[in-house]
Amino acid sequence: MTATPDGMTYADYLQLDALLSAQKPLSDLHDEMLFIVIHQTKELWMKQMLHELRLAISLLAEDRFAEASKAMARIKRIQAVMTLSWDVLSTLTPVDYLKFRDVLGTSSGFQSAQFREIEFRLGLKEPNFVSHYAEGSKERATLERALDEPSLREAAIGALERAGFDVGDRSESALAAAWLKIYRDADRWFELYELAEKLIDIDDALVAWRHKHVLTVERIIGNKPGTGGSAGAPYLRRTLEKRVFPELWSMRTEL
Ligand code: HEM
Ligand SMILES: N[C@@H](CC(=O)c1ccccc1NC=O)C(=O)O
Repeated sequence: MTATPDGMTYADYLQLDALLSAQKPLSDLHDEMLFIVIHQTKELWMKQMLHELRLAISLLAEDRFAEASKAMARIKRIQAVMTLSWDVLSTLTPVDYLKFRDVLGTSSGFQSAQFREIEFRLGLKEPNFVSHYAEGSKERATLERALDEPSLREAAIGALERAGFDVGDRSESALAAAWLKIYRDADRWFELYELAEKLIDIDDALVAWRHKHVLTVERIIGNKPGTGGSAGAPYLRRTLEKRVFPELWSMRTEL
């Protein structure tokens, strides 16, 4: 335990001076503050998500299902809050956004290293994204570590194997066959069955977040290209196809 400094206040403990002096609009337009605050709160929630994700992965590696489940339940609730917060941003009208969009230059959510780290740590490992960060930068080092370390997906496959399931070549069809056995005898394999439902909760919530993002983007900038250089909404719509656990989705057809 660390000692509490004498007379420590609320503002000291929460470092509010640093936190509340980090909102610096570049324009003098009222709505830019909302844009900054929404992004900063999402980065904070992503920080907490990564904290829980690392815990869930390490617990799963030791077959500590109940404890891992608690962390995954928290992740799902954080994702729900993040998805709901699009409704606050949707109050930004296209007219008001376009008044300050130019101050953003080529910066974009595409460059959010925490978002990419979440994708990697869930199991969506796309090494190409690492090249967007400067060599020697801390973001690049963090993402490289996330690529190397076991993801939630890999940890779940490990748990399946330890329980005696044949995961074959780890392809979607081999994994779907293993999960199918578990779902068909859910009482016998209750821990793994419950794990699978927690995993699909997180996958579901990630797609829901992406979906609200595309809708908000369409509502605010239509099909304009993005500041990050992509096609904009058409690019984002394609990311809705990404699934961390495609086998958990496809096995439902066979059940
Ligand atoms: C006015 C509001 C917003 C607009 C118009 C918008 C637009 C876009 C566009 C067009 C892209 C594609 C990349 C590009 O070419 O720029 C993108 C990517 C992205 N945005 Fe937003 N965005 C908005 C708000 C947000 C917020 C609040 C977040 C939350 C942190 C966010 C996170 C992201 C992420 C993580 C990506 C990368 C997605 C991926 O590659 O799968 N965006 N955004
Ligand atoms: N990509 C957005 C700009 C944008 O939304 C943005 C800009 C700077 C920091 C974060 C952003 N959020 C998500 O992409 C656009 O094309 O208008």
